[in-house]
Amino acid sequence: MSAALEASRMGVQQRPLAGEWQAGTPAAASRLEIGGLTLGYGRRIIVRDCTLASLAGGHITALLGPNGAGKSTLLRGLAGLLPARGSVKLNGQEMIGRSLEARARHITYMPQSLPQGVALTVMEALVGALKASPPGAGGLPVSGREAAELALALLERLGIAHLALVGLDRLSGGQRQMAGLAQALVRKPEVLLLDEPTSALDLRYQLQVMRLVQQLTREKGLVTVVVLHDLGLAARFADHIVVLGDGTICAEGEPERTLTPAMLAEVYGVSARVERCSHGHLQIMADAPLAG
Ligand SMILES: Nc1ncnc2c1ncn2[C@@H]1O[C@H](COP(=O)(O)OP(=O)(O)OP(=O)(O)O)[C@@H](O)[C@H]1O
Repeated sequence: MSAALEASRMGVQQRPLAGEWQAGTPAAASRLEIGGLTLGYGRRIIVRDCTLASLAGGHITALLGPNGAGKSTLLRGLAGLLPARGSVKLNGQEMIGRSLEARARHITYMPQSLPQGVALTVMEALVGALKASPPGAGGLPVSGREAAELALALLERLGIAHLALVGLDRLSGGQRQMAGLAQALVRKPEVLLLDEPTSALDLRYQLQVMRLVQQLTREKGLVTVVVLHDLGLAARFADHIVVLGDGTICAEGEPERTLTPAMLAEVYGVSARVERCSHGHLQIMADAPLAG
């Protein structure tokens, strides 16, 4: 059965998608302030005294750094999945100490991989997520029909409507990543936290996903934080770069000022060149690991 047919069976109007996930008027931008955030696992501190004065809505921050630097841990802390000391304020409201459920109304988090063994289709997972946590801050409950409409419109926009009726356990790695992104976006967060959203995607989908994340960030005024290992994608799509090394912030600022051979040598331990291509995009070429 096609997604469209199934959608109509579920009572979804087959009108042109003028719905929530079409391009629209920019929404009011949010603001996230992180002060002295310290967190880890049990007694082991991983991220120490992380302060980011102001992450503005409508902008993408790329969180970079070597393996084990603490990037995923920091995202989990922002999502409220780990106990933390310090402050995380969204539009002036303290998030630390709030319940996971209360935080999830404002902040959504896409982990590196979706949990295995979930016997739901992509559409069922999205509808379930929407009904459990209606979109947006203080959103009203949505009916099954509204949830199905929203979910289908989002899948269309992501270019994966053809996967609507496929079981999550039958998806390829890249398709699972796209389904995970849909689950993060469907609740219409104010803060969008994405952990390596493009690591399993082919070249076309990498660009498509980053472009869509950029469009939605601008349109909806989202504070978007994306962990990336691909520095070229970070240079191209991020407005702001934060480099984490061994649990502390080593560098922060605009891509051009932050992605420098000196930073790449110090934090990643490689000799590298940073040049502009004929299209004006920054290109990072790692030449060799540095000794020691
Ligand atoms: N669930 C956990 N329990 C205990 N320690 C953990 C857990 N998850 C991660 N760590 C430790 O925290 C440190 C930072 O891990 P984290 O996954 O945050 O790094 P990362 O920068 O995201 O790395 P990568 O780029 O490899 O994904 C590592 O030393 C790791 O072993």
